[in-house]
Amino acid sequence: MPPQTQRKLYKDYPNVIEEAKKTYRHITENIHKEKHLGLARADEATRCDCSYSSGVDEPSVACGAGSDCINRFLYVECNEGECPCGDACQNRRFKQRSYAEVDLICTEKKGYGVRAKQVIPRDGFILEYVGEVMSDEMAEKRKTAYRQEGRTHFYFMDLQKGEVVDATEYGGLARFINHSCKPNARVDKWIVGRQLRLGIFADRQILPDEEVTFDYSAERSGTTAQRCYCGEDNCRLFLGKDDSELVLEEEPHEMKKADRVPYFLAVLQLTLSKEPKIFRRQLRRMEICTVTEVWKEFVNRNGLSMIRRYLQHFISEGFENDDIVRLLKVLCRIPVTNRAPVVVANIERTFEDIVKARKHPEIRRLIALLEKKWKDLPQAPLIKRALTPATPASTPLSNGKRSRSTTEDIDKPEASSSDDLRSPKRGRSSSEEPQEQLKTPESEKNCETDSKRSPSSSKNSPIYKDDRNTSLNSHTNTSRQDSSLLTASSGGYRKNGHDTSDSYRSHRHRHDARNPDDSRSGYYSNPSPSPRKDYDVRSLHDSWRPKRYSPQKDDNDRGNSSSEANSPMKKESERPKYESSRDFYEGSRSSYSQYRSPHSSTVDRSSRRFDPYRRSPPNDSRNGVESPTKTPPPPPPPPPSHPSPQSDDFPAPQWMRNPNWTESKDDNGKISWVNKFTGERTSQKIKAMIDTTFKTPEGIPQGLVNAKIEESLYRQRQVEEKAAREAAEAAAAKAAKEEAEKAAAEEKRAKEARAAAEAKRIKMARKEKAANYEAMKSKNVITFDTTEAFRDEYRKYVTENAKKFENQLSVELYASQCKKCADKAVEKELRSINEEDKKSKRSTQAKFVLNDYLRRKLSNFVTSYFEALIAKQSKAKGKAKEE
Ligand SMILES: C[S@@+](CC[C@H](N)C(=O)[O-])C[C@H]1O[C@@H](n2cnc3c(N)ncnc32)[C@H](O)[C@@H]1O
Repeated sequence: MPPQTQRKLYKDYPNVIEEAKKTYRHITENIHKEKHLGLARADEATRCDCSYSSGVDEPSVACGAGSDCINRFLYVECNEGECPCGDACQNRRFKQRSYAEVDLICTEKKGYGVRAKQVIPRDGFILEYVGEVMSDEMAEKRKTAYRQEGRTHFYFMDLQKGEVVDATEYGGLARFINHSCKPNARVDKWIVGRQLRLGIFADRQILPDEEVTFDYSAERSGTTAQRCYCGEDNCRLFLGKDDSELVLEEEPHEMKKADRVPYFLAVLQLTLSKEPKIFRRQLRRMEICTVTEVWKEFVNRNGLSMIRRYLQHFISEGFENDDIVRLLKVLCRIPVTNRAPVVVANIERTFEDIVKARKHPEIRRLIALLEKKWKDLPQAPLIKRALTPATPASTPLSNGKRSRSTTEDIDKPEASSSDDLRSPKRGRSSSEEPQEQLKTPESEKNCETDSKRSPSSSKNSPIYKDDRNTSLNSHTNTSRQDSSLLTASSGGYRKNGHDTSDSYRSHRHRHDARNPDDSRSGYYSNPSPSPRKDYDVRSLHDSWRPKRYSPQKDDNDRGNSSSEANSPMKKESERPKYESSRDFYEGSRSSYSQYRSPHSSTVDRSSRRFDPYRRSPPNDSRNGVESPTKTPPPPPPPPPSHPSPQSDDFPAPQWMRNPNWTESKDDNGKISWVNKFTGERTSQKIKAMIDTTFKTPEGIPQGLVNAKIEESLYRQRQVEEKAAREAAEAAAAKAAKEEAEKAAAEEKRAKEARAAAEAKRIKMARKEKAANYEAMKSKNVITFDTTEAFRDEYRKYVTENAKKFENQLSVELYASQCKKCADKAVEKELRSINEEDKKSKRSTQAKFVLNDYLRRKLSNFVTSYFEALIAKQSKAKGKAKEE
């Protein structure tokens, strides 16, 4: 439990419950829009095994928090009348509305909120979240309508798959519970009767005057991303589910500026094979993009190669034909004006693979169209490599220790540039390098021509120049990456027909690093406001995405452009080289895993860790690029211009660093670095250095990419852990349920056996009773002859009425031992004899089976009966005589 001092108490806020209640209609139970909605899909309550003796047991024994109540354990409420604990049952909190005492307050930024008015123990039931239960479709329609109405607060909560509780119009007090990234309550789903219901339960002890909050991310149905004002230190900045989903629901904006292209490509690269949803969004952006400048930039930045990778991925990953068709249609729209980018991307080779793999007619038609369109494009001429010496200003690390020109950086083997690393002849002088051999007089001439041009104007992009042949050669060490693209790529392409897009990239990266004024990178030239404070795939690349801020960074950090000039980031020789997006991603992963266990000595980290000096093994064997050696060469010593990895005066501006790493001081004042997602801790700043020094092929600081990767891995891990936890919980619940079912079945069997034994016993008892009775009967049978009892009268009477009583009626009466019953039976029997007599006018002879008492009793009856009878007869006779 966190110390109480850390908890914010809303003591002085007035209770606004009456005011708030005017904003909706208060209900106490869910309203089901359709009959079938809100029904639990699991079994209902079984009779639990709890037992409770009032005055003897603790009250909680009666299905309370401490009990072993199987229903409670399974989040099922006990049914009234079934629970063995009867009225004492404590597992009927929804039914009995056993809510905690709360009231409402008006918060500063979140609207109304719920405030506890009592101590609520951990796991205590606070409120039920009631509202209208509806299908997803209906909820979606409502969301759209609410958005259009301009509502700011949303009240949707997922109930179960395809069903949502909407508390907007109808609801309870729980609808006012706000979100927090560090909540004190949670939402649990309970089965009550046949229904599924949502309850808010305390996740920890809640004090009076604390605001009750839960985490919307798990429970609430998405609307649009809303800024979170929970104010917690771990605040995720937005409400609701993973905001990627929220944002992705909307139509993306058209990309209108060429300087967004690097971000755009970086997203594609990062998400290849990882996040198809984001890819489809990017695809959509490509589909709607109509700005020629953007497409030019896309092609210049080897976007075709990126498309090739996606196409390859689609074939191998068994994607829908539809994705391929869409991508091919985008390709058809891309304004390619010469073959260089097509060849560099080696995309036609991929077309062959697609045609082999997919028989889809539209795919084939589009590919044929593209092949035809690109076949006749002008060829790009060879361009020599730029060797113009760099001015000191152009080298970011010109601190005297290591002031090499960019060209030296490119050519000098020790510099570990990507070309050097790639070349089997590592260590050769620049004049020996293959690219140098591609020099032609024409390309040299063009190079001279182009060196006079403006270095970064996109109009000078060689591919789009009308004067293509000359512009293609534009290249100096200060020229922008577009030119280097063609320098490297056309060289590779002409030389051996291989895909040289990687070498192209390597060159381009160097340019990225060397050109602090390259406005397109967005990270070097203009740290404020364009550099984002935190790196997120979406925020980095897409202008539509709401900007996130990182609390660790401040404006000073952000604007620290002066330190950029000396930033080791600009040293390209340490920058990681990636052969493909996969390498790129995994390289980053490695760097992540390197820091997972920085102190582990048992792991051979050299094989796993991200090594910025490492030569990336080419992995696209189809492109014919083979790795010259299987094992990468040992890393060259770190450049002297860098601060020592252990040094604490790391000069990189804060905003460039991986924002996940924050500084913390131990008791001795020693500074260490802690990763907020991975929890790793390191006293060295090499991590931050690597992060800030290296850039991805698209010119994004590696640290920021790592940050995103760490974050996504962290989130992925969280999801996996949650899934594992849920699976374990589900398994435990299942096992418990099975156990309970087994126990119930056993109980049922035992009950049946007991019932059968009881039935047998009763049968035996009856049999015995019957036998006893027979015995008793044989002992007690007497024949009570009425003629004997009242011989004279009877004879007389019979003689007088001989005709009437000619038939003898014999009645056998069995009477029990019970006096009352016997009286009744005898009475009844006599009555019926009387009736019979009246009806048939027959003589009566009663035969009785009697005990002593009845014998006496009956004789009295019979006597009185016959007396009455005779009296009646004689009276009737007298009357007749008189007449
Ligand atoms: C279920 S309602 C909560 C009650 C709401 N505050 C009201 O006044 O009705 C959810 C809405 O409250 C607001 N909200 C809740 N938690 C928030 C938070 N941490 N930061 C910002 N807004 C929040 C959002 O507008 C959200 O859509």
